[in-house]
Amino acid sequence: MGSITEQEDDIPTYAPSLQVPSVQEMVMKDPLQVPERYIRNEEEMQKKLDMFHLSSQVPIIDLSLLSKGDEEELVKLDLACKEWGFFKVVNHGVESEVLKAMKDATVQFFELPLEEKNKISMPPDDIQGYGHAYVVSEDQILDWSDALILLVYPSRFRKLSIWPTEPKGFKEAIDAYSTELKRVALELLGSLSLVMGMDKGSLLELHKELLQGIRVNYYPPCRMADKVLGISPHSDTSTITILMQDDDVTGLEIRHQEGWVPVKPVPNALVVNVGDVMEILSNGKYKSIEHRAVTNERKTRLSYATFFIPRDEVEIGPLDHMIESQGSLPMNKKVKYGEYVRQSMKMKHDGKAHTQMAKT
Ligand SMILES: O=C(O)CCC(=O)C(=O)O
Ligand SMILES: [Fe+2]
Repeated sequence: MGSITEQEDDIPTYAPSLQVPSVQEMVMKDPLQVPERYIRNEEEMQKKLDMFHLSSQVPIIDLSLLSKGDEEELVKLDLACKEWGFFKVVNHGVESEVLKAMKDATVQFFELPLEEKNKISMPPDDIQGYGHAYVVSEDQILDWSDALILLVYPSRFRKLSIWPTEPKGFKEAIDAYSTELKRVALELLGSLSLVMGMDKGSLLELHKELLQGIRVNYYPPCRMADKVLGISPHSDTSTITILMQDDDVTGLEIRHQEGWVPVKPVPNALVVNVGDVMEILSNGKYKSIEHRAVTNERKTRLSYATFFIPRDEVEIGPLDHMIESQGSLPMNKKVKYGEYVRQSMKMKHDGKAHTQMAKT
């Protein structure tokens, strides 16, 4: 566990976000109150576009088969990234104790008094810490959630001054969970390189160094669940994202065939999605799909999103062989990843609006 004590060193900062109240605190004080600034109109909720019946069709990928180079599983992976942009991963080899320790410690953290959590609140110029990201205007409609965001790898980028000291063992749980997820991500990047017709190590190499950040989302129950969103529709600016969700509450919904398909939790499975970087590199063959989280009338839900991203100076653009193999024109221009991600964070979550800046 030596990495937990490493020094802080040139840790990147990302973007400012306006301070807004803790939703958890608001609900605790008055569970019936839902302030105006959280309420969305019917059109935005797009309830009519619920496609519950497609939920069971979200692809399931077996990581143990992928790591053996199983051809059939690689074909399934390729199809999942093309047609859904999302899939569930089973047989990933992460011990259920590691997942549970992360969940238990996180729940205990959010149960601490607000003053305690605020000891590691996000500074005005960055998104690491406890608070809210992507709040850029006093007028924007707010998400019904609070977050804890930390950069976890490379370990020299850990801002240990804001790593939670309470509850005891939380840091170790984050470390163990993140180390396991890194292994899963490396395996996935290897397989993705293969289905893109490259050497197994190509995608990783392209990142110069793989950065890994975690965002825990805490969604308190909402008495007007049909009028608020836990997280606004967006696509992730990552290469890939790996999500762990609570077993007993469904909240994640993904865009598919113009509607919203709920991704039901499968105990111990992880959910993976293609991020903007993969979409750009593959020249649109793989889709960085819009998703959102809805809230529950009675239950709190937590989700744990781990983002894998390249270094700031890496130029991302469509790979030549991906353009050629599809016989298409480049859909994106080359951009520095650091600029892409920071530009995106200057905007509120608004579907795929942030991807425009890199379009040809
Ligand atoms: O809560 C979820 O299921 C989705 C979270 C998410 O999309 C994110 O943190 O980027
Ligand atoms: Fe997301």
